[in-house]
Amino acid sequence: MSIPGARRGLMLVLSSPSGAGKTTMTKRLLATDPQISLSVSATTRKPRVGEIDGQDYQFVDQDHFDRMVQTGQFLEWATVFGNRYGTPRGPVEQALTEGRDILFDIDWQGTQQLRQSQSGGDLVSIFLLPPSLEELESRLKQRASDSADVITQRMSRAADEISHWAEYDYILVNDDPGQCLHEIRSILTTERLRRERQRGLAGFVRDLLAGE
Ligand SMILES: Nc1ncnc2c1ncn2[C@@H]1O[C@H](COP(=O)(O)OP(=O)(O)OP(=O)(O)O)[C@@H](O)[C@H]1O
Ligand SMILES: Nc1nc2c(ncn2[C@@H]2O[C@H](COP(=O)(O)O)[C@@H](O)[C@H]2O)c(=O)[nH]1
Repeated sequence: MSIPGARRGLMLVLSSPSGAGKTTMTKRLLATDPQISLSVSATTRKPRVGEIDGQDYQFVDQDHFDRMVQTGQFLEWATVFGNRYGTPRGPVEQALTEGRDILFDIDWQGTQQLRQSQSGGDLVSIFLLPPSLEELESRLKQRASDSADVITQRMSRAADEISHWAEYDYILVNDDPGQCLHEIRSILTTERLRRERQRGLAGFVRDLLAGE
C-alpha cells in the first residue's frame, strides 16, 4: 500500500494596501518554508534601494512590458499606482505541474484574474489588513523607500484596496509580525492537506480497506 504523498501545487496570494506588510511576510515565509517559491513579477516601476533585478522583480521598460503582454507571457497583469506589474506565466505553470507551491505578492486586480484563470482552483488568497490607517502611514514613512508624494498617493488608494477584502479566502490583521507569519503558515499547512489536492487518495483508501 503506498501512502499518498505527491499533491498538486497551490498558488498562495498575499494582497493588502501598500505598506501593510506583504513583502515582509513574503520574505519571512520564504525563509522558513522550503516548499514554496516566489513568483517574481515583471514591473515598469524603478527599483528601490536594495532591490535586486530578477530576485525582487524583473525590472523592465514600457516597451518590454508591452511585448510581454502582446506575446501572452503574463498569467495576469495590472496597472497599480501608475506603474505596470505582471506575473510571468511560465514559472507558475511549471511549478504547479511539478506539484510545487508558489507565492504571489500581487494586488486585488491580479488576484481576480488568477481566480478566473485555468488554475483558479489552485488559488488560496490571503488579505492582510493593517491594525489602523495611522499605523499604515507610519510604516510607509519608516520604510523610507518612497517620496512623500508617492506615500500620499498610496495612502489615498488604501481605502479602495481594502474595499476588496471580502473577495479573499482569509483575512489577517498584521499587527505582530511573528503572529501573522504563524497564521500564514497555519493556513498553508491546512490548505496543503485538502482532499482535492492530494493525489492517490482513492487508491490508498481502497487498499486500506482491502487490508493490503
Ligand atoms: N507587523 C508589522 N509591524 C511593524 N512594522 C511592520 C510590520 N510588518 C511590516 N512592517 C514594516 O512596514 C513597512 C512596509 O512593509 P512592506 O514593505 O512589507 O509592505 P508591503 O505591503 O509589501 O508594501 P507595498 O505594497 O508597498 O510593496 C516595512 O518597513 C516593514 O518593515
Ligand atoms: N496585479 C499585480 N500586482 C502586483 C504584481 N507585483 C506586485 N504587485 C502589487 O503592486 C503593488 C505595488 O508594489 P510595490 O512593490 O511597487 O510596492 C502592491 O500591491 C503589489 O502587491 C503583479 O505581478 N501583478
